[in-house]
Amino acid sequence: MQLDADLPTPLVPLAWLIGRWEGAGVVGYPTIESANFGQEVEFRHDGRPFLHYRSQAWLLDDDGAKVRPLASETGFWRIGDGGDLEVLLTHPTGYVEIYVGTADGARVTLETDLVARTPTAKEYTAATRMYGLVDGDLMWVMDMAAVGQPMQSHASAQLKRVE
Ligand code: HEM
Repeated sequence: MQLDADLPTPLVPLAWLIGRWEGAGVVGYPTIESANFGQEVEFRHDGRPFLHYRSQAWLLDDDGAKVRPLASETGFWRIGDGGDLEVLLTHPTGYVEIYVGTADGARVTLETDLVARTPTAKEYTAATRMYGLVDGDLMWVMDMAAVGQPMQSHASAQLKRVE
């Protein structure tokens, strides 16, 4: 990881996230077919005490080639004193959501505080996420409650730092 002389002090607990990440993961839910996906993630700062975040995923075929775009999301990770996090995300599938959580070492845990959806979006009401640094890789898992199903695993991935 490169040293960042401009890193705002409040962002120190999230410094391990900053940069670009690429890798692959698995998506599943009782109502859908499981699939492998590729993902690119970026966390950036502009000197203020929040991160600008974006993620793009693709469906992968058996050879690991990109088939079509899947989930994309973008938003802001705000950090307060003591590592309290407020994460705002927006999705082209018709959701905006706010997560609250904590950064504790190289581990972030988040749960939705609010989910709003457009009139045509599928029912989706809550999620939890965990991000962690494991042997230099960014690992994350997401559970969700949606389409009448209780909170359970939807997606997870392991990403390598590319910058
Ligand atoms: C990298 C992350 C994610 C990937 C790769 C992914 C992938 C998928 C795939 C492949 C499906 C099956 C239908 C389709 O092709 O669209 C699906 C369904 C769904 N996803 Fe995700 N998803 C991700 C994250 C999310 C997030 C963050 C949310 C909520 C904000 C979400 C909510 C849903 C819902 C509500 C469904 C519908 C389930 C159903 O119709 O039974 N997903 N997802």
